[in-house]
Amino acid sequence: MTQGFGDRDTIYEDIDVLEADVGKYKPTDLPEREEELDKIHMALRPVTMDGSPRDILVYGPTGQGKTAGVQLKSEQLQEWANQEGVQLEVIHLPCKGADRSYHVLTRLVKELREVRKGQGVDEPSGYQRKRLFEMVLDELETIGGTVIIILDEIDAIGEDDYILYELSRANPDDVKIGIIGITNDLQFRNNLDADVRSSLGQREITFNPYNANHLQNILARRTAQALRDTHFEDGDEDFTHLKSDVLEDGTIPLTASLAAQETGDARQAIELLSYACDLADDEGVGMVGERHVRAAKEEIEREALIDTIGAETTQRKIALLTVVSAELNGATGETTALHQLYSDLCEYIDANELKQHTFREKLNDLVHSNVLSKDRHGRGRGQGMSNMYTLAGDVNPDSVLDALEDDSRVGHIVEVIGS
Ligand SMILES: Nc1ncnc2c1ncn2[C@@H]1O[C@H](COP(=O)(O)OP(=O)(O)OP(=O)(O)O)[C@@H](O)[C@H]1O
Repeated sequence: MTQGFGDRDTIYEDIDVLEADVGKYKPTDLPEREEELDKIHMALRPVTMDGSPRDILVYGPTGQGKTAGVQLKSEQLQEWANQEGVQLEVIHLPCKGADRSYHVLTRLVKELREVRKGQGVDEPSGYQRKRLFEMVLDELETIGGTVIIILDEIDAIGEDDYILYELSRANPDDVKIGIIGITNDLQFRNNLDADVRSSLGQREITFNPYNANHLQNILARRTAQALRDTHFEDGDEDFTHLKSDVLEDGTIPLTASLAAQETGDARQAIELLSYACDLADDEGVGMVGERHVRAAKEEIEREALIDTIGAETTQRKIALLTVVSAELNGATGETTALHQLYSDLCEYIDANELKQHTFREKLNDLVHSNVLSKDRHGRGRGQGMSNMYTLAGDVNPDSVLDALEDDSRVGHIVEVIGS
């Protein structure tokens, strides 16, 4: 019988604090980003002097606190404005999924209209972008005061930087506007139109990757709020002052070092620890240890792999299956041998069979997705070179088979290969 909800004691005091999504939990303090926050502060401060905020471009790899930092500073400014009775609106516009300036403009019109009319306004459709931009200006002038527009993940617009160009030159009446662009795409930043760069990029704030110490302290602060019997001693909120009855000593250091080894991404570190805590809580052991962190890492990687493979085409899935099969049977991963096996599998499931050179392209696509590794090696004296394909270092063959099993056609042959 499965356990009932609420049957068991929990290690959590406030489980949502271990949510990595900035929409679900907002840290009130980012001490690792003091310098960067000071720069954002400096760019926003003119608002307190009845001046215009400076435009800024916030740049840095993923999970470095860019959004959290910009949100924190803009909320502080909003608090000041509310206290002082100053008219200030902060619009946070996630641009993910908006593949052109056009889509960002329609979203922006909607958001600005919602400032006046409340939630539920539709995005305008069927207008030219020039007209949409005029709508943006009209709305800004109607709102008045100061409007700060945060364009998060602005790289989504690709090479079409029309909106940034127009916004950075706009001079609407009776309203001061400030643009904060956030991106983790270095190429996007470098490709911006020269005028846009000289405006937005003049105040560029870079968030460099966290190291393991930073991540330990970030995780310590999160756990002190999220877990029971976990708190700081002597008033210092860093890892060395953390005391916990539910965390083994090595749990946070291991989580931080695994995340630091990869990209220094705080989101990844928080997600890993949160998963480890869930595993321990589910087991009902009352203590989160290194084994939970390792198990969580394996599970997160397995899920990511299943997503990657699930999104592949049938032909790539069959190609992948040939490599797994070769590995499980101790056979060679050389292209010709794999192609022979591929032909048999295609016949078995009645799939269209590709010639060897096209089949090799499918294998190379899988190398690009980091599912396979490729090695060139000599066939023997005077016989030229050949490619050898294997599963990439951290890819587990059983997880690959699990992922392939979900495919309605390829799934039929997985059983045969795996047995
Ligand atoms: N210094 C910090 N202290 C506490 N939490 C942090 C810190 N830096 C980042 N975080 C947390 O890490 C997660 C990711 O942060 P955030 O979304 O701000 O990163 P980002 O740089 O904007 O990433 P992306 O480019 O992927 O959007 C969030 O949960 C955030 O609260």
